[in-house]
Amino acid sequence: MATTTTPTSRFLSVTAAASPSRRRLPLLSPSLRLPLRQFRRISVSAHAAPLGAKPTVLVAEKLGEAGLELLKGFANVDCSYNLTQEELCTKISLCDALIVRSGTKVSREVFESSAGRLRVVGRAGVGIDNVDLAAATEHGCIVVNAPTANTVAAAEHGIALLAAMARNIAQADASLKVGKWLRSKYVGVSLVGKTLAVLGFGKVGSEVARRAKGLGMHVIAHDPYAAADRARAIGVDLVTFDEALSTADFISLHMPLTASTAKILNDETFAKMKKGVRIVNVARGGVIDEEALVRALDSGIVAQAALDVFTEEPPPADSKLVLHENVTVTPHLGASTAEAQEGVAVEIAEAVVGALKGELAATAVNAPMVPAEVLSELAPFVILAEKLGRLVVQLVAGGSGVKSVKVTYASARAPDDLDTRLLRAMITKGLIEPISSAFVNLVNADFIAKQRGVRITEERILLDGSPESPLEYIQVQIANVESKFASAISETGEISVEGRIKDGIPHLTKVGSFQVDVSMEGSLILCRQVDQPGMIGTVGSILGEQNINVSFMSVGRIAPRKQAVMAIGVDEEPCKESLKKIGEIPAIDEFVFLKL
Ligand SMILES: NC(=O)c1ccc[n+]([C@@H]2O[C@H](COP(=O)([O-])OP(=O)(O)OC[C@H]3O[C@@H](n4cnc5c(N)ncnc54)[C@H](O)[C@@H]3O)[C@@H](O)[C@H]2O)c1
Ligand SMILES: O=C(O)[C@H](O)COP(=O)(O)O
Repeated sequence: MATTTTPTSRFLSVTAAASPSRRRLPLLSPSLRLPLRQFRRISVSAHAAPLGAKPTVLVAEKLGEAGLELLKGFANVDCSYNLTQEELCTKISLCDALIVRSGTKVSREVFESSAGRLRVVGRAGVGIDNVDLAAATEHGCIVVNAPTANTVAAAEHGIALLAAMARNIAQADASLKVGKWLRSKYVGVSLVGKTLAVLGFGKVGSEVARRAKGLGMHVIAHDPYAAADRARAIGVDLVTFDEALSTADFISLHMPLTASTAKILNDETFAKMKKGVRIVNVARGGVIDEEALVRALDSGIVAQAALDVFTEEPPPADSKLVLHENVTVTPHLGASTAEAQEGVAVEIAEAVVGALKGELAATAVNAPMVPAEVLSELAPFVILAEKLGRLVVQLVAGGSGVKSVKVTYASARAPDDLDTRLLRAMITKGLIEPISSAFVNLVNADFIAKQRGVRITEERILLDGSPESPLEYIQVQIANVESKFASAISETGEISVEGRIKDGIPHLTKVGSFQVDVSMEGSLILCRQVDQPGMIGTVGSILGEQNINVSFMSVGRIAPRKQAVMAIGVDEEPCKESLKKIGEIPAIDEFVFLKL
């Protein structure tokens, strides 16, 4: 048996948006969602929907009919467009989900105003830069997007702008419509044989690259996280940022707007470009320093630009950039095809409905994406994890304060083969919910643990044998606390509980140093006693007097006639009097009642 210890700072960020690691995870289709009802919110909202009532979904921007129909089959749908921030904040407290496109700022204020009711934000599109992800995560609100349905539309728009810019289509069209016939003014440039640098080789970027290859362009790409073989497969060379800038005749932007891509094209980077370069932007306006672009256009470094997106949308009427004669503009139309909008609407409606049902959406951007097969395998352990967390925290003596929790996973699987994020989140939920008004889910578990100063470390025990089951047992220990049930303290001084899955059901198999075996259902009475005949009967008859159904009993003893721990499963909570009577049985040294 070998022991591997993971690093102690396990407060992994669950904010996966736009991070390289998120990209490397397999893209899951919307159908790959599994029920994880354990994550269903225990609402603390002042405005919670009445139990059993349909949830309310606020659709704040126009959404395709097919998506609306899908939503209406499950929820009350309120389509209210063009809300001011104030109106949105007022409405949101009565909504369980919100669906937006890029035109609505889902700010911290929106989450705060929801008073805990908002459970899901659906972004009907890709870019989530208009949603305050940190605030969503802190409020345990899952953010889902529709990452695939508008890819082709955006790529086609990029290519349309590229060609329109190169051949002055927009300018020539406008001049002809005012009666001019300017054939020599609008001589364009050819695309064939020119070098196009695609910055951001993700979904849209690679589709643009594929299409540009078809136009006879030489395509290079820069993307710090893209795989070279994926680029090579479509005949694209991955190059450094500086190489892309200095060799390109055309540059097309396709990265998300993040802190590191904001104003990535600026005075300094324009200065590195070939004189006469042409720029297309269908990503986000904020990736370009727009004032610097105007300067680069005026100086001739940039011959032309074609822009679908702007730092401020809509841009000011007197925007020098928009009015520049060498600039072609569209009002954020990249995703606006009939086909893409229907696809996006369905994609987001499915994700939002799934998330409202408590399922884990494959397109969640602020929760770990866990492949479906992993989810289904871990399902019983997810329940076990929460119950162990819930049980162990009830063993802590009042006033002790839980600061340091160690979770040990014993498995024959190699550490890389066991994704413990779900389990850690559920243990956190079990630990924190009984002692606070917070609700914890996969989205906010790490945040809440950190906020409450609970440090959760994880350790792996690598077992020999066949790794058919993902886990053999889970042990949860709380250090530096006193216990209201002293027998729960292990030889090493922590409160310790251990559980396994037997026939698909979570079982408590160890408390402190005592082996027990009770299924973790209903509630539990733990008694430490002197091992002697008649104890089970004595306790059973006290409970029987109060008509409490005993579901199981198990005795774990150190040695015959020595100390033993008896675990009694009960379907109902015994009254104080019955518990007192149990405590008064002479052979019982201590006992505790625990709700699972
Ligand atoms: N105009 C529109 O209507 C429209 C439509 C769809 C998408 N978009 C925007 O297009 C962009 C790309 O969308 P996508 O679906 O292809 O996303 P994606 O996540 O598939 O691809 C983004 C790529 O950018 C890369 N990247 C991140 N930082 C980078 C950096 N510093 N330099 C170079 N590359 C970097 C990532 O590794 C990733 O491969 C997003 O900003 C999205 O919001 C706009
Ligand atoms: O990020 C996106 O998906 C696009 O920018 C589309 O935005 P829209 O939904 O506002 O058209």
